Amino acid sequence: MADSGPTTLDDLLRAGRQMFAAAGVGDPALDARLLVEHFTGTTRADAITAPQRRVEREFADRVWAAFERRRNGEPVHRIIGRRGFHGLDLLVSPATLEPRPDTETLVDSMLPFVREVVRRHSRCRILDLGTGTGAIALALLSQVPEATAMGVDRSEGALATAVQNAGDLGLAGRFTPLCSDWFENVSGRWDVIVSNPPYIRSDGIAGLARDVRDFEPPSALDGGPDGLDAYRQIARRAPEFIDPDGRIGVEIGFDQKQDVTAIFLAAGLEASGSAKDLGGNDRVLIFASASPGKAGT
Ligand SMILES: C[S@@+](CC[C@H](N)C(=O)[O-])C[C@H]1O[C@@H](n2cnc3c(N)ncnc32)[C@H](O)[C@@H]1O
Repeated sequence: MADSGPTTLDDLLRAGRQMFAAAGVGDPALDARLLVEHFTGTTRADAITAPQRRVEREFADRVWAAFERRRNGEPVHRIIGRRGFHGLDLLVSPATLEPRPDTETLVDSMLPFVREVVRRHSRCRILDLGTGTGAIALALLSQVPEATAMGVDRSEGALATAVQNAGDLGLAGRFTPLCSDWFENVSGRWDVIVSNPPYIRSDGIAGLARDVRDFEPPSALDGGPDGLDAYRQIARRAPEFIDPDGRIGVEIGFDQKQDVTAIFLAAGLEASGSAKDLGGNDRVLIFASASPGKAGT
């Protein structure tokens, strides 16, 4: 097919759909469309209004190479190298997790508090632990112009991606990267601490969908023997770094609400809220400092 003469948009879309359906990967129609659009620089409207549009050989070859990668299980957004998150178009790299729609629940849950801090203090200092692409911090910054954020990650590669995203989005002036093992190199007090840490049990990784298991960086997934290692480390030191009136928001696995709540309460924090994702699963927990004298918000 790749060498059989002129290729049209429709030829490519049909071939992609058939290839993915036969291989049993993803959503064949959607994946074919996203790859064809990205690698030919066309839009959905082009495919509808001009399906016989010729695609130059150079671009068709790129589409075929992308189809091959998808057939081998690589996720579409990794092949494209970008993923939408909370209205932002983010670069993803081999060092970063692809930001997920579930994580938008954490952004939405923390936004009202970030705005409230800005109303009170005309600024809000956000610390994003395990920032990856910078997704959570950058989404909050994009919504609240008075806020600033530090994005922490242990992976230099992830931080480079986050910095590039901040620059592309015009947010570099309010985003500071920091290479650190959770709080190790962090100083000061923060109005908001957010984190979507690795929370998959080590022995559950082999059973994850191939898209995730084979293509996401293991350091973004593995939460230790019971999946809770990162929460223990973050909760243990969070009281030193959270402002007395601040809030800590963490993403959790669907079955971790009780365990993660117990970890943060044992560290001396107070439960302050929770949220479910669009699928109705427990996804976000919010904690507040239990220190006396904190504002009653
Ligand atoms: C589940 S990913 C979340 C990425 C991004 N925040 C998001 O929501 O899409 C977890 C991130 O934590 C980082 N990480 C893992 N262990 C860490 C540690 N000990 N200190 C700092 N970052 C860590 C990983 O490199 C990864 O980027």
